Amino acid sequence: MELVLATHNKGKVAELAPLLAPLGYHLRPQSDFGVPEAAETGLTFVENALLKARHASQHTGLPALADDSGLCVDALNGMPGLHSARYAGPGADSAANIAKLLEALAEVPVDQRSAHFHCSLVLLRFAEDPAPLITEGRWPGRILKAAQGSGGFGYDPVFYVPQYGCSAAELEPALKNRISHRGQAVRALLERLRAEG
Ligand SMILES: O=c1nc[nH]c2c1ncn2[C@H]1C[C@H](O)[C@@H](COP(=O)(O)OP(=O)(O)OP(=O)(O)O)O1
Ligand SMILES: [Mg+2]
Repeated sequence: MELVLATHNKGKVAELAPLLAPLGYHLRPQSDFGVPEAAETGLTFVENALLKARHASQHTGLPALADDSGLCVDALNGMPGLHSARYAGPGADSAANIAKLLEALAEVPVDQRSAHFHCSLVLLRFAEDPAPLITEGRWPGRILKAAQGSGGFGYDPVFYVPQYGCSAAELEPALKNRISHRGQAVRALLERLRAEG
């Protein structure tokens, strides 16, 4: 059985593939089907995940899984949050988003740089599934004063992980998946699927 990963983000695909392996689906990124990017017009992570999953499922006629996620910084009242991917403007890359974040926090001391990643996952088990499975994950940390590390994607180089004393970009991929917002949300999804048979 095929499952479309309703994302254009290769970093997410790399993380989701091992996390979803227990499901036994043949995972197909939406680019395999030429699915165009969905408009993320929702006001919440879960709305955007629903929009992306539905868009990919309608386009392919297959089951689809979407991840909408972002970095919420307490000193910025939760920004960039829902707008994380386009914080520095439409089509901004991670370097530009990180530069804007570090600038916005330039005067904020270390003890006030707390933040968390949020992930909402939506699984449509078949096209037109009227009862999508929805799970969430949350990963607390704080924002560094400068980027460090080269792994992961997005804001990982500036996201400090206190338990490991390094940035998320310095974690082995398997370790990041064990503790991250995305790992938590996928494990919750697997539990729901097991519970529902
Ligand atoms: O583990 C993570 N490590 C670092 N950064 C992360 C992570 N998880 C989400 N993020 C950031 C990347 C992007 O700035 C935003 C997600 O935006 P979001 O719209 O969900 O994803 P996206 O536009 O990159 O791909 P797509 O919408 O096709 O799934 O949060
Ligand atoms: Mg997006």
